[in-house]
This record gives sequence, structure tokens and C-alpha cells, in this order.
Amino acid sequence: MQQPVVVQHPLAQCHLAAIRAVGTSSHDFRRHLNHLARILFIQATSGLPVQPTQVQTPLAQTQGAQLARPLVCVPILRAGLGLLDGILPLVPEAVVAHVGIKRNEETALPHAYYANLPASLPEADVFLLDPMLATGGSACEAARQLKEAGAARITLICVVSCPEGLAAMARTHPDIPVFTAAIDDGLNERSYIVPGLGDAGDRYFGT
Ligand SMILES: O=P(O)(O)OC[C@H]1O[C@H](OP(=O)(O)OP(=O)(O)O)[C@H](O)[C@@H]1O
Ligand SMILES: O=c1cc[nH]c(=O)[nH]1
Ligand SMILES: [Mg+2]
Repeated sequence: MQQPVVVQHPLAQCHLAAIRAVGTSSHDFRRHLNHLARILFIQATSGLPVQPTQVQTPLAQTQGAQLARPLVCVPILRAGLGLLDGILPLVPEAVVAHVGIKRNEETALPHAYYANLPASLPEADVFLLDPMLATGGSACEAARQLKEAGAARITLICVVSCPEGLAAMARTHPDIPVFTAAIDDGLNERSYIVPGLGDAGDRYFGT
């Protein structure tokens, strides 16, 4: 099992403070979450292998680089789309797979309602995206589906996590590294992260 990587970059922490604030509008929430996702993604991809390429500059030939393997981003619907919007401009060639999971509001158990997974999963570097890791039920279920479809190299990026969700991931998927901007105190009686930021999907989409 690997320890979660908590991204302490000062800009990440400033964007995180903005999305936590109750008075932040959906418009600003989107903007800050997109920036924060980009910072987390840059950290999470820092170990990806590259292949050398030859590049002709206006002056000379030099060595360049390209990613050695295909990259697949998998937002967990809905709120994971907020991370995708920030990340995709960095890797426009990435394939985007979707997993739809909604927590039951009474039981907090994940209900999987949609999946669209590409055949390229086995050879790809796969980035599972969700702003919130609360009980961990949604991320564990999404990772299960990805592995069942052949994914072998999965990384989870979640903006706000907590000990309960991290423990669930470590127990169920100890091979999956987790990148997060914060490990919060824990869950309240409704399984919301405290202090957290509330319902990420509702805040991002204004519902
Ligand atoms: O770790 P868990 O306890 O499973 O909770 C986290 C999940 O809850 C939220 O999604 P939600 O179910 O609210 O769906 P939504 O994105 O459609 O709002 C969040 O985006 C995660 O997917
Ligand atoms: O705190 C939480 C927990 C689950 N889902 C959210 O959006 N926020
Ligand atoms: Mg929600």
C-alpha cells in the first residue's frame, strides 16, 4: 500500500480555500476547481514514462519527448467532470471514459448507473477523477469496474479526502496511488466530509 500524496503547493491550497468557502459562486467554484485539478494532475503524471522523439526547431534538430503509453481520464459522473474540464486542455489527445455513480442519500452506498469504457484500458495510464473521497464507496466501485475492464495502471485524483475514504481505498485497491489536496477530519452523520466543501456536484453545476 502506498501513502496518499497530499499536494501542498501554495497555489493548490489557495484554490482549495476558495472552493471550500460557502459564499463562492458556481462560476468561481468552477474556475478554482479547474485550476486545482490541473495542479493535481501535473503532480500525478510526474512519473509517466516518455519516449524520445526528434524535433526540428527553426534552428536545429533536437530531442523531444512524447508519452510512452495512451492516457485515459475517467471522471466519475457528475462531479468528476469538474476535474476533467481543468485537465483536458493539458492532454487533448487523452481518451475520456465515463463511469456514472450516485450515492444513495440515505445509505451513502454507491449506485452505479452508467459506464462507457474503452478497449485501450489494459495498455493505458488511467486517471480516475472525483473531487470527493468520502466513504470511498464510489471510488472503490469505479476502480473495480476499471480493473474488470482490464485497467492495470490506475491513479486516483481526488481534491478532498478523509481518513475513512483513504482507508477504504487502501483496503480494497492497495495498488492505486491517491493524489489529493487535503485529508480532512472525517465524515459527519450524513457521510459528508467535514470541513469539506459540501456537495461538489451541486456546487459545480449550480443545482
Ligand atoms: O466516497 P463516497 O462516500 O462514495 O462519496 C463521494 C461521492 O459522492 C459525490 O458524488 P454524488 O453521489 O453526490 O454524485 P454527483 O456527482 O452526481 O453529485 C462525489 O462526487 C463522489 O462521487
Ligand atoms: O462531502 C461530500 C461527500 C460526498 N459527496 C460530496 O459531494 N461531498
Ligand atoms: Mg453530489
